[in-house]
Amino acid sequence: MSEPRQLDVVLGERSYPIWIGAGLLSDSARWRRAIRGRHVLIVSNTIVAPLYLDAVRHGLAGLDVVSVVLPDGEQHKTLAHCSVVLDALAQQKANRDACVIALGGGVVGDLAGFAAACWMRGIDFLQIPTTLLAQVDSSVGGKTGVNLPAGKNLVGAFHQPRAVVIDTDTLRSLPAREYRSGLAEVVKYGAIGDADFFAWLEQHAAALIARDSAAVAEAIARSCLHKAGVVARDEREDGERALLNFGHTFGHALETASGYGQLLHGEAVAIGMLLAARLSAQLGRAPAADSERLQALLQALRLPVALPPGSNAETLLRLMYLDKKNLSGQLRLILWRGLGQAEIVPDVSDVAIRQVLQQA
Ligand SMILES: NC(=O)c1ccc[n+]([C@@H]2O[C@H](COP(=O)([O-])OP(=O)(O)OC[C@H]3O[C@@H](n4cnc5c(N)ncnc54)[C@H](O)[C@@H]3O)[C@@H](O)[C@H]2O)c1
Ligand SMILES: O=C(O)C(=O)C[C@@H](O)[C@H](O)[C@H](O)COP(=O)(O)O
Ligand SMILES: [Zn+2]
Repeated sequence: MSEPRQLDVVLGERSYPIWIGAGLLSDSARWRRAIRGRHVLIVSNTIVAPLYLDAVRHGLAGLDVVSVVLPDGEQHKTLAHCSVVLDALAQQKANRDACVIALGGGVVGDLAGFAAACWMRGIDFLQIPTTLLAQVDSSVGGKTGVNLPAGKNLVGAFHQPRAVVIDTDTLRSLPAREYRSGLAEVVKYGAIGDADFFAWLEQHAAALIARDSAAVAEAIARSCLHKAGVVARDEREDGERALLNFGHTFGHALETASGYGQLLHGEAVAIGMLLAARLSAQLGRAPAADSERLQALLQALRLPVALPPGSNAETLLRLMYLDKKNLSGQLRLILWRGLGQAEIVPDVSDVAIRQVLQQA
């Protein structure tokens, strides 16, 4: 195994490493050091546990290790399943120096991280992300939480992990649709703040679709570097971090409208980014040619670019009013001035939003 790449999320005493490399699951000597106490609770799901739980448990020999295997899917990212994890910590008699390990995609990571934030008002947790989306986005930055039927991630906490262990070998078992969903969040980093990276993605779209290992490793590292920088500058989303929500006001509304079952998160974000780009053009804030470039890249990466059949503009608009970025009942959208230049825009009219939704 070659030496992994290390990036750091710099947050003073709560700074932590992100290790990226092939075969890291079996390099437990490296990541086990992040665990301070005796009690370890691994949270995974019915798909990931049979694939990788043994490897992780093997690295924890000598500790008191318990695992919770949740049902698979976004519809299970609920308070009820968070409660299952908390009950398991209680049964384990986990102390304040216990560590929760999130082994899985973003659903497991968000939920397990939130349980760690709640147990005894906050214990350590370690992210071992096994989807591309979780490796490039959700495992980094400490946004944890669960959904309510009313909306995405409406209950949660900022709680940073102790370390992020990205074993790129785990992507080998990831279904193609899930892999492509992760690429949407990769595109987001280029779209919001790095036109050079966007151009690199355009040039490497075929390699990424073919899962060329060098291209995938580069995309993961550049994404994590971008996210780590934003989180270090604005951990709690008082400003710049909101730009990471490009496409998400529309995207979360789409996910909620479908009951968290129809579109994957990255697919909803892909459609949402395009809607945000088109809305920016319609408002005269950005060149329409940049929306077309975004659409072409998303299509090259085989991501959806149109609303699912049966989508209702009024329902989506209503759901957008529960977005966490809104203030005093007013929408705050992330729009752009063009490639690499996202911005927070507070005063977009419902009429303009309806128009972009009805044309999609
Ligand atoms: N906290 C954040 O900053 C943040 C950022 C982006 C997304 N999210 C959240 O992340 C979630 C989406 O994450 P996701 O796309 O990873 O979805 P997911 O966790 O549902 O995983 C996708 C699917 O892949 C399976 N899977 C996971 N790893 C696998 C592997 N190696 N091999 C085979 N199958 C595997 C899962 O069981 C699931 O069926 C959403 O809830 C979203 O809101 C959070
Ligand atoms: O880390 C962030 O900040 C993000 O916004 C990353 C998003 O990709 C992610 O989907 C996040 O969970 C959305 O956060 P939310 O605050 O809109 O729920
Ligand atoms: Zn996202």
